[in-house]
Formats: sequence, structure tokens, C-alpha cells
Amino acid sequence: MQDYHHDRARALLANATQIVTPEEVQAAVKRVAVQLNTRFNAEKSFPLVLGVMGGAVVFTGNLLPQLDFPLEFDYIHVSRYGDADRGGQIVWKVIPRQDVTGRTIVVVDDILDEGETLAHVKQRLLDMGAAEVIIAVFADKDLKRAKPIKADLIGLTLPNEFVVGFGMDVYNYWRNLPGLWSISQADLSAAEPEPEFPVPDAKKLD
Ligand SMILES: O=P(O)(O)OC[C@H]1O[C@H](OP(=O)(O)OP(=O)(O)O)[C@H](O)[C@@H]1O
Ligand SMILES: Nc1nc2[nH]cnc2c(=O)[nH]1
Repeated sequence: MQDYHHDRARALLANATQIVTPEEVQAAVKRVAVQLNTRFNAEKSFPLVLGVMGGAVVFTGNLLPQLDFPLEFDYIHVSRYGDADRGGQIVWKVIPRQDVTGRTIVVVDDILDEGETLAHVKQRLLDMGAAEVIIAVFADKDLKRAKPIKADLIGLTLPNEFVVGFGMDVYNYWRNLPGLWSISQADLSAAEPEPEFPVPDAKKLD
């Protein structure tokens, strides 16, 4: 089982192309931090920053120490892609736990792709009584068509390719990469389905 995932993850990365270097990633995080600092140091507010797990974990972890205004942090957990490379139904795993009534909320996520996830999250927070919901994303994917939501702050704009790294995964692999990689088209969707049961390790059967 471990061999299977190790080899599959390595093969996916071997076929992938690096599109953003770790240095460019860090510059993008800084851009978002500077914009948030400029905005929130100019007003006397106390925003609730909500990271959208799981993909936002790395962006959030890099961004928070660069913010220099008073804030409260928590996370929500929403997923639309699951283990797939295409969006499906939105599944809430952790809903907002604080009372958001009347508050300014900054939602932090790794990527705005079709925009369904963040449109849904924003509407839910507004329905719960939030005064204002600001969307900060590490990356916005250029789909060349309208989306149901626009981010207020964007670190960088990406081409319409399936990317991994800096919190983003392919089949649960490679969230840990410090740069961004575009997964080969041949490895998407057509990819062999993951076995439902652990693959026997041939070596151990000998
Ligand atoms: O704009 P959309 O097309 O809706 O896609 C964007 C969402 O997709 C990713 O989450 P995913 O559902 O993959 O869950 P994850 O964060 O656990 O990887 C990403 O973190 C965004 O939340
Ligand atoms: N890993 C990953 N997750 C996504 N969720 C929406 N778009 C993407 C993408 O390009 N890569």
C-alpha cells in the first residue's frame, strides 16, 4: 500500500511541470500580506480570519506571521474536489464556530478556480450575519470566463491548468511542495482509479 502511493506520487511529479518557483510563491504571499496590513492598519477593526482547510493550511501558515494588526484566527473546512481533480458537491466538514454577527471576516484560501466554493462560503457567512466578507486567495485561476465570485486580494494569477503544491493536492499527494507544479493532462481524470483495497506488496508475498 505504501509502495503504491509512494510510486504513484513520484510518477505524477515526474510528469508535472513547475510553473511557479518557491521564491515566486513567497513573493505572492507577501503581496497579500502587505495589502491586508495596509487595509487593516488604516481602520480600527478586529477581523476574524478564517482559513479554508485543507488546502489553505500552507498559505495561512505563511501569511499569518506577516500580518501586523490585531485579529482573531480560526478555520473552516470545506471541500468540493475531495480526492478528484474536478469539482463536485460542496461538503462542509467544519462550519464557522464563532458568532460572526456584525463582524468583518477575512476568508483565506489557496485557490479560486471555478469560484463555487468561495461563493458558497461567503454566502453562508453573510447568512450567519457577518457584516463584511473579504476574500483573500493565494491564487486565482484564469478561466477566461465569468465566475460567481471575485477575490478581493489575489497573490498570483494562474493559467487554466490543474496545479499542485503550497497546500494544493493531486489525489491527496504533494500539498507539501514549496512551489507550484502543473499536472500533466494525461494524468488527470483518465488516471487509473485508486484501488479500493490495499494493493498487496509483492515483496511481502514472496
Ligand atoms: O473555486 P472552486 O472550483 O470551487 O475550487 C476551489 C477550492 O478547491 C480547493 O479545495 P478542495 O475542494 O480541493 O479541498 P481541499 O482544500 O481539501 O484540497 C481549494 O482549496 C478551494 O477551496
Ligand atoms: N490541487 C488543486 N485543487 C484545486 N481546486 C480547484 N482547482 C484546483 C487546482 O488546480 N489544484
